[in-house]
Amino acid sequence: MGLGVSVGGKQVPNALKRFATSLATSPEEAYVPLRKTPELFSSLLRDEWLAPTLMEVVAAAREGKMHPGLKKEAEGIYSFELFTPKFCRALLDEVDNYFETGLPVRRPNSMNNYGLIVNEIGMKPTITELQQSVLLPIAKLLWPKIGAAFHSHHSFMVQYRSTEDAGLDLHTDDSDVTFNVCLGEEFTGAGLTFCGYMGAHDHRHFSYAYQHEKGRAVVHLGSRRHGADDIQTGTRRNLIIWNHNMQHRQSREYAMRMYDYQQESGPPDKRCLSFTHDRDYPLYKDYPPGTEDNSKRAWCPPPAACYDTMSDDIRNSRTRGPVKKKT
Ligand SMILES: O=C(O)CCC(=O)C(=O)O
Ligand SMILES: [Fe+2]
Repeated sequence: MGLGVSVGGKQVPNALKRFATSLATSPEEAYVPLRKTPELFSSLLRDEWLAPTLMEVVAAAREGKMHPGLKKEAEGIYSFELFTPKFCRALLDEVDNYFETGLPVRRPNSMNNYGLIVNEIGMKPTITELQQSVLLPIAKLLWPKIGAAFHSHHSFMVQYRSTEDAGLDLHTDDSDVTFNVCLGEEFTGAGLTFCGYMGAHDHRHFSYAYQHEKGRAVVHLGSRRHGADDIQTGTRRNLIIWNHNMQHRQSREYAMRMYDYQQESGPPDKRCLSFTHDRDYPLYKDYPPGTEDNSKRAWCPPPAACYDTMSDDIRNSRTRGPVKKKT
């Protein structure tokens, strides 16, 4: 960083930045005077930022209808145009501007070293507005029970580069319904691999390969196993919105999900294996360098859910106990 940070194209001296920061009680507050595009913090519902077909998709969803703009990619996986390229650029520039300030950055989860929780830079209210007016009607149409209401969200940006985090191991989200929108930039590789639902007999069987497109959101249940394939070239950055439905989380179905775990119907597909979660990973693949210790914390499949041909060594190996989702 040089003499100061750029705010709205103007240089703000470090002394001013230090002064604002000293008055603030949180990084979010300290960032208020340093914002690059203040509109991102007042409302995202602007014509120049929303894809032209979005409001038609939402209006149809409110009437219980599937608009052609809402594409079924595969069972339980849908996509639609959400943001314009202009919005994608504005959000990426905002995140970069935040990084430049040197204010503290909390990473979105244990598996991600370069992203940022956008709720924590002040975007929580505008994402809540987007959630309630755009995402919720779509989720309600697709999953009438799990998507019936959203009470909170965890929203963050993920970033992949071949020299940094190249991909993301297979996992489920601590989310009831996940919206994942690609902000760019240019890249090859970095697709999204989908497998089955946690606790289903085909949890670790391949189901779909999704290719991200700038501005387009893919939506799925958090309980669906998925992971980001390694990026080959360029940078991919996505905005991820994990939506929580507290009524669903208090339901009997949710409480019973680990007891209702089905036996796996056969060995896993290699592309659905997780080096973080799977006890049988080393039977099929070598651990990526530095991740060998994961075997101690792996839990999947739980002993009662092992496929018939699972070796006794692995079947009887210790698990780390109850299943925890990615945090
Ligand atoms: O990079 C992606 O598209 C997926 C990211 C993801 O699944 C997550 O952060 O939970
Ligand atoms: Fe995820």
